[in-house]
Amino acid sequence: HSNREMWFQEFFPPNVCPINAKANTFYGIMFDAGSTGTRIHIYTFVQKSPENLPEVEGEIFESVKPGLSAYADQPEKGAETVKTLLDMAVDAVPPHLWKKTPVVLKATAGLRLLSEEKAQALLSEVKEVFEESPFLVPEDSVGIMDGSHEGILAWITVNFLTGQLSGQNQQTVGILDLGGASTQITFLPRFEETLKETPEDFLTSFEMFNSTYKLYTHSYLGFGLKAARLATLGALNMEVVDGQMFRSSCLPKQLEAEWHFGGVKYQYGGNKEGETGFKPCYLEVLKVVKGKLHQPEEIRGSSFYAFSYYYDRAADTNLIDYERGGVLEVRDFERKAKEVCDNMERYNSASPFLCMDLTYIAALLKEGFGFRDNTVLKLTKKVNNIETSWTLGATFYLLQSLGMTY
Ligand SMILES: O=c1[nH]cnc2c1ncn2[C@@H]1O[C@H](COP(=O)(O)OP(=O)(O)O)[C@@H](O)[C@H]1O
Ligand SMILES: [Ca+2]
Repeated sequence: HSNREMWFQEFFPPNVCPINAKANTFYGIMFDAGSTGTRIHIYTFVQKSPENLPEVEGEIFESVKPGLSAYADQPEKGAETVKTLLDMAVDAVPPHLWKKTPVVLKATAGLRLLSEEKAQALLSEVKEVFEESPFLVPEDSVGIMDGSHEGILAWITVNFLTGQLSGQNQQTVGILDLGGASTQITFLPRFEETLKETPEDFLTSFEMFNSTYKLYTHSYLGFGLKAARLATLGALNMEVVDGQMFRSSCLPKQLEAEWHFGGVKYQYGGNKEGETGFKPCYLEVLKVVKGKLHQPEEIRGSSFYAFSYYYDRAADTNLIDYERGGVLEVRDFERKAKEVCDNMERYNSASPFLCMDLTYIAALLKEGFGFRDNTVLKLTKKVNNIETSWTLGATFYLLQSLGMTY
């Protein structure tokens, strides 16, 4: 403490000492209104100097299920779930910083799939909850996020957390996100060829931390894990008639059950008389993905970070450790899919969709995106104890637009 500005430290007890009030500490609250759940991320940042990137000092994370889209016909009830989560932020953020702490909610594919009218009703109820809170409510604080931003912001998060956005010699990593209703792929192309071969709307320039990145990104609506279940069953975007049964060779033969998604009830079951198992299941799933996705040549050999349902299903089947994650090859998902689909009785205590989910993941990676069998996937839930979600990137972007970071 040789700095002469700190002479006063000796005169104050440590907790009220002005230097410990940390004028450079600030907070940001970001809601992720996903198709399967709503989550709050309360971040604490410290910016030590204008030359350095802000540091994430901590994150408080909480979630509720189901997501807002399940309240399509009860928007007020949906907004109440947001209120419950926001109350946590009231406790977490020091009162003198409430007015300087922005709160934002971005909805993803669940709300994209609802009618404009129902989605807007939900969002305006949420906006009211925000306005009644003590926090800073920026313009556009509640809305549906563009699919391309979802990928870009997750890419920012992962590359920030792995230290690739600062300093020289940046070796950025690509990311794969598999949600309930949509899926994203994002990477920084290294070859001129990739830029030439890629349709314009898959490329987005993005400025963050004083650098501009031209990223390849795309969000495929209806290709999230749960939407893919419906597509495989032939029930996606169908007017469901009461009593209608959707059957698949990817489900246990004797199964008959019902399932709610996006406010609609579906009845589904196994192929009572027909085939079940990996082979027929793969063919069924293939119809959902084959020829539907753009396949950039460049990704075949590179490794990717993968999270959300890629992580969850790999952890459910012990391909990776639930806490620590792990490193896999694309072929590991196919191997596990075979094991589960060809022994469905043995896995009947797990989700009845386990075979379908794993088979879909294998097909999406291989036939959808065109990855090789030996493409390496790094499965991570957290990096340095911070969730690998687009929400951190979105919070940086927000703070930058409010002039709160450099
Ligand atoms: O903060 C997070 N950290 C890690 N995983 C998350 C987080 N938020 C959501 N997920 C994962 O996202 C998946 C659900 O997708 P979501 O509900 O966001 O659908 P959507 O992206 O299609 O709207 C689940 O695998 C869930 O574990
Ligand atoms: Ca998501």
